[in-house]
Amino acid sequence: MPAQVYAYAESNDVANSVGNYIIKHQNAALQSGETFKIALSGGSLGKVLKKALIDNKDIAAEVKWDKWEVYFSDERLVPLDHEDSNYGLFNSLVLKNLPAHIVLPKVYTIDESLVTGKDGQVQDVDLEKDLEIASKYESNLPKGAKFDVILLGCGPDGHTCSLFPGHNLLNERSKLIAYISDSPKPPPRRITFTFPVLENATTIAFVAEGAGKAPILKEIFENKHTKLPSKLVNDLTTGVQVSWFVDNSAIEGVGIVPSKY
Ligand SMILES: O=C1O[C@H](COP(=O)(O)O)[C@@H](O)[C@H](O)[C@H]1O
Repeated sequence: MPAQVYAYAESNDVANSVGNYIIKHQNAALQSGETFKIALSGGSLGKVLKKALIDNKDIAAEVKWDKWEVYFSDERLVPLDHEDSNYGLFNSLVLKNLPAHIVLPKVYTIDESLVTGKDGQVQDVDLEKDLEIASKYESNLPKGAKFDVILLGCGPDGHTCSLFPGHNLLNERSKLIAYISDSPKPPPRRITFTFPVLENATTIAFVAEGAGKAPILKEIFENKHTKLPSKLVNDLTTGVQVSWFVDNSAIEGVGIVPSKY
């Protein structure tokens, strides 16, 4: 199933389109099951989620938060209120902005009590604990590690989740959640979904905005031999439907024909 690319001139339109995509898949999931299982990423996605799920009142009214189970496709090994925490980002931009009457979703975070060291740095930390954090997070994954939606970012180096170009975690097949202590992007200590989880999702959507993303999107969409992590996800052949939500500047000069969602 080839990936679909949806492109817009304005950042708000990208966010609204992501919001409509989420609602469509939420409703589909709730027709056949009790909960909507979504995995989020960090970085620039946080602001997109705020625009889509909080600021757009039409979309906000359709979110069935009490039925959501929220996970993170990757997480930095820092306290949950640390500025580098992907949960912390979602909490401050989205959860804290929900009206008081809303029943909050079930959010699966790392076990903060196991986090050692300061700021996710590698010095003087207990890497055994990082393994424990990853294993514990894995034990909380939904049955069959099956997600309705996984929302991903694509770093300027082509990384996604905390799966970095050339890293041996790209070949991890036995663990569903792995820890990494040498992330080239700070902080170095993180946990991440591995490919078996991504391959098993119903749908995956990348969100990428800004001219800074154009060179890597060119590589992903024009170089069929590249082994960049985002390209490997883009090309999954396991039946997962992959979409991209981008602004026009992110695909400037990239040889693709985008659609409107
Ligand atoms: O480090 C990370 O980076 C990626 C990409 O972030 P972006 O700001 O370039 O969109 C993000 O998806 C991931 O969750 C995060 O930990």
